[in-house]
Amino acid sequence: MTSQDPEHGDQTAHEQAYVTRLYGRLDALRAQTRARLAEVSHDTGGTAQARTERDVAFGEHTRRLARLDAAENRLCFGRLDLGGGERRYIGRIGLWPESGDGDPLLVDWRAPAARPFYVATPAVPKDVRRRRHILTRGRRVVSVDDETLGEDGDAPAAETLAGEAALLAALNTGRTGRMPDVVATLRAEQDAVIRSDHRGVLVVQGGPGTGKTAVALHRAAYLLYDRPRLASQGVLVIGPNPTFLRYIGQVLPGLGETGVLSATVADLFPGVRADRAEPAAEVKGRAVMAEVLAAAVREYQAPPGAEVRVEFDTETLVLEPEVIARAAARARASRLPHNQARPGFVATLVGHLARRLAERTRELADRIEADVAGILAEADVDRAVRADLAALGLPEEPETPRQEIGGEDDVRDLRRALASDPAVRRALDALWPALTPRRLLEDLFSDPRRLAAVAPGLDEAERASLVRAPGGWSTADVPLLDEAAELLGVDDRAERARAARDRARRVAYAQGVLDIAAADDDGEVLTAGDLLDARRLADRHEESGDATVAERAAVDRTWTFGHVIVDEAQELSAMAWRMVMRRCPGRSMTLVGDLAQTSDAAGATSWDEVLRPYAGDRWRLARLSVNYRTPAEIMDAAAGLAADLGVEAAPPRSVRRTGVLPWRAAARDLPAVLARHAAREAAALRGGRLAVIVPDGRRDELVAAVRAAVPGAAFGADPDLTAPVVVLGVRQAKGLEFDAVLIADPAAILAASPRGRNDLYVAMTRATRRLGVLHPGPPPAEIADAVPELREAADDGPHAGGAEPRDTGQGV
Ligand SMILES: Nc1ncnc2c1ncn2[C@@H]1O[C@H](COP(=O)(O)OP(=O)(O)OP(=O)(O)O)[C@@H](O)[C@H]1O
Repeated sequence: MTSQDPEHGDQTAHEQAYVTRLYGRLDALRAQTRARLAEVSHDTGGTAQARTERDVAFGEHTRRLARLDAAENRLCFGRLDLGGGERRYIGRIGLWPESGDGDPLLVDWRAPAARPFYVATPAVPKDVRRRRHILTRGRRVVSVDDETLGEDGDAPAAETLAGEAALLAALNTGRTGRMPDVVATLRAEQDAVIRSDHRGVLVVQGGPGTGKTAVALHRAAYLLYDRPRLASQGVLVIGPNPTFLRYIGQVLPGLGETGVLSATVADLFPGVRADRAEPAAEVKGRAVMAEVLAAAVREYQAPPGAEVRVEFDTETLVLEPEVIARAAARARASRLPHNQARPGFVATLVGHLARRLAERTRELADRIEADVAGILAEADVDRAVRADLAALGLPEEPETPRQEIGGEDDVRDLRRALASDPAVRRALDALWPALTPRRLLEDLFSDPRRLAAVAPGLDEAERASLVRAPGGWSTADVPLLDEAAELLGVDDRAERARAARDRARRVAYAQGVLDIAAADDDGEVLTAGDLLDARRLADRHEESGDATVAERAAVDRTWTFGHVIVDEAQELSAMAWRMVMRRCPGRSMTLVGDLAQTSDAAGATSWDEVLRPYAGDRWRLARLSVNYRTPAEIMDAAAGLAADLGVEAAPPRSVRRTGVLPWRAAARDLPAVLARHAAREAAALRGGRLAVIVPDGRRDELVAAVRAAVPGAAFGADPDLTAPVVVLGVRQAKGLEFDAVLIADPAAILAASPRGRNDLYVAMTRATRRLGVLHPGPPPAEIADAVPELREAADDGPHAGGAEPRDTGQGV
């Protein structure tokens, strides 16, 4: 119930006074934190311990200031009036009176005391008499929206949305190209997922627009609040592409959490840039590739089957096949990764060669000794010497002990000499070479013979699809490189150092960009960046010891996170899951996705199939069932595409109707008609965002047409989503949303991939208000009846505004 009563003005003024007080407290805390930060920043020198303590304090104050800065926007958004007369204000952070005593001025939305704000209903009021949404702009209270709950309340019907006005206001706001947080209007079913105390894998399945991404990010913020140790272990958020990561990039900082690492699957192997096109992504994503790689490694360990000759000094030493086989079997029995088992293998064979050499030396020495003894015996030298000594009256000399030739000391010396001999090392290297993940994969994919030997589980065509010339990596290669690194046990210290340097350079570059941005700022809000000069900032990033958890984790392939969130989780291949699971051995994970939206041919069709190998049946499924993005008119038109995907992916119920139906129109000359519609939709935007979604195969041609009509339209591999109009390939649109969407050539989208239906479903569910579909040929059966045709022929020129079919349906 929105407060439309005469008291409404008073209530707004009342809340304004309180909100002003909260901002006063926030300002005081910021000033205090800035002063402390300035103190530690300017304090230099002292003992090593003092410097370490200062660094820790510096990190803490910086994070605190970032948190306080982030709370500026919509600091307070709600109030609860409870049974005993208690009143709680709910906001982004907790604030206490300066004295530190008494009740909080503001309750952090994540605290248990804030929970009734999200979950109290007329049926279960949880002691809440009144729930008030407070809408602010800047520091000004714009309106209040009250719901009365509890026994004497003016209770709304059970189906009515609690806090409806605040929610609908949020949903009806024009998009900006950046995802907002929804902390002020979280729904009860979302809150339950966010606060779930499940410690294992939590899967959140929900149709388009059900707030899965929002829930995942708010859960990350909640867990960091609820489990303080998590900050030092790190939280990883995996998203489908860099454009998406930028789209969601403000949500966590807006909630005061800056220490979370965001990455795509392609980013998870430090030092590799995955920008190569990949025709064999589906094959490379299959679980069988783990066996293929293991077999490829074993190939390098296989004994040659013939003797190996090793030149050493003036000798030619021979390693018999069975000797090599025994050494290899012993090394493999150690169960160490290939490179770590290698020293054992080398030591066994060097030892063998050393003993051989020592034996030879001993045999030679024995032979010489026997020969000399024979000659001496023949001449009976001993007797002659004894007679001479007796004649001279001298005693017989005691026999001096002989040094043992070819004994243990000799063996040790020989080992050393052999191990450092280049020819010996070369010979042993060939038998068990030191390998890098890159070399393993490059060797494998450039050699059809090797592939045939190690990948019997693939058919000939599949193997042929893997063959390629070395040079560059694709996203599908990244999990394979990671798997290879596990099998090989790579010493990747050098690689890590290089990646750390690269990252420091990028951070310095980003700082430069920030400086330029700051120059354009009105400069009213002093941020942490203002207190750091660029050199100090660069220095801080150069010293790895000073890097944040997220920075250290980003360059360390073996980092294990305290919690991992995967968005669009349905897109990960089996091989990608293996990699992600290695990053989270504790299996504290939140996976959000929608099986009806799987685009990737290697992606998932069943959560149980994906998770059983890692979590058995100890994973939990939560469902989100309400679509907040897509109006019912559009959702009804798209639902048929998801209809045969089974109950796990049933389409969600839309939270609102807008009265505007989606439309379709024939467009024989697609570029021309698309350009006209794009220009028209762009003109009607009034501050919102339009996406033109095109089949990948026609991207260049249609981008050119749209840009000719709307010159500023963004496009490309990583387009600027804050531009009013953006042209996207269908896969790029995943996870994003726009006020209006135009889809070009749905038949081509359907035909382009085995998951074409899912792609079209994703494209159709991106709009918050308007959807138009232009088809050059007959409309595909999937939308022919579901999407009404425009009354006028689109080919004949721009149609007049208001020509779309309209719906008179009321809200759901
Ligand atoms: N409780 C809420 N209050 C206000 N807006 C919400 C709420 N929940 C979701 N939304 C909005 O609904 C839209 C869809 O949310 P989100 O992108 O998280 O959905 P999704 O389930 O990840 O969608 P998809 O699978 O289609 O990518 C976003 O604009 C989000 O801000």
